[in-house]
Amino acid sequence: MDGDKKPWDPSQLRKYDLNLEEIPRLHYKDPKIDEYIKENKPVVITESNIVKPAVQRWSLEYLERNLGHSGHTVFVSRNHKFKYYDEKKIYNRVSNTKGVEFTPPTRKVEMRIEDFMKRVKEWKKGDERIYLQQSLTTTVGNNIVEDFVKFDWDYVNGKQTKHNWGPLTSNLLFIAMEGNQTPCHYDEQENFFAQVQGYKRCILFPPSQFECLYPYPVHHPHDRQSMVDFERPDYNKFPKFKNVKGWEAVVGPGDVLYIPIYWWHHIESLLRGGPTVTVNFWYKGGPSTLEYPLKDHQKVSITRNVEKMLLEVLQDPKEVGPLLRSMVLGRYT
Ligand SMILES: C[C@@H](CC(=O)O)C(=O)C(=O)O
Ligand SMILES: [Zn+2]
Repeated sequence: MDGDKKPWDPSQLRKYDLNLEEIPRLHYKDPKIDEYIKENKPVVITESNIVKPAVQRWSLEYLERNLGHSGHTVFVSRNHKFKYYDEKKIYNRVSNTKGVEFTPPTRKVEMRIEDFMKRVKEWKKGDERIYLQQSLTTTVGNNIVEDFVKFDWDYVNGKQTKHNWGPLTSNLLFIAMEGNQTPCHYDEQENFFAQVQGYKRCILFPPSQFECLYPYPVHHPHDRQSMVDFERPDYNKFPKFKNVKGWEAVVGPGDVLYIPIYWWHHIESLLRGGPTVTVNFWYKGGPSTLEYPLKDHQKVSITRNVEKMLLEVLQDPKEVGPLLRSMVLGRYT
């Protein structure tokens, strides 16, 4: 690519009214990468060999031939949004009642890879969208396993050790249709988000923006997801969303975005960009020593524990809000 010639066009990005800065892009040998990771800040790692065998070989045809013929986990949506929900929270075991009235926005099915690929190829406007999200385990074909073992594990293991992360919990494979969107949420894991085919726009916000992003209550099936619809924000319900300040990067084949634990991220495959392939590396967070001042993500973790404890004691989710309000309003405000 010459100079600034980008392999994608701004018209391929959905329009949001957001104040965004660019996430830095650093060559994988640049020692400044460790400074960003140490400070829990996102950075795009470029030119690495982390998933190089996949970038070289994992075309849709190759994946169809080699991903293995057992069923793969595929989400189906009536629109372009694939908002995650925790099935276990739809029925609230604690209060032994229906925790919340909840209509899942997507459904999860098992699909053979050839059926998935056929539906992607034959998709037309108005059809349901699909999104393959599958853990890379031994059920995949031998060629995929061979490519997987040739990932640059020395590099990622080196970062895991240097930054005292917990164990690698999973590598998920994502095959998305162009325009598919994973709405804004955070995960409780460190994430090396390795882009393999196609381009994805990643919009990130630090944990300190918790108040601007209005996460669902912890007991809600959409726990960890933002309640704000970025395409039609309700500023009456979510006034602080106006003040949100984020970071963004469009990642392409070979780019690896470090998404720090508890950082919010909204991710979408570019419009008219064709299907995309991503592999993520999720690590448990490191040991959380309480050093003061506390880090923002530690405060988020504390709020989660307070909500969980209150629900455990009160049993009924509908009582948590009123108790918190009686504790805070007029006293801590
Ligand atoms: C699923 C992924 C977003 C996407 O690629 O659609 C994500 O949220 C993560 O890797 O934590
Ligand atoms: Zn995520």
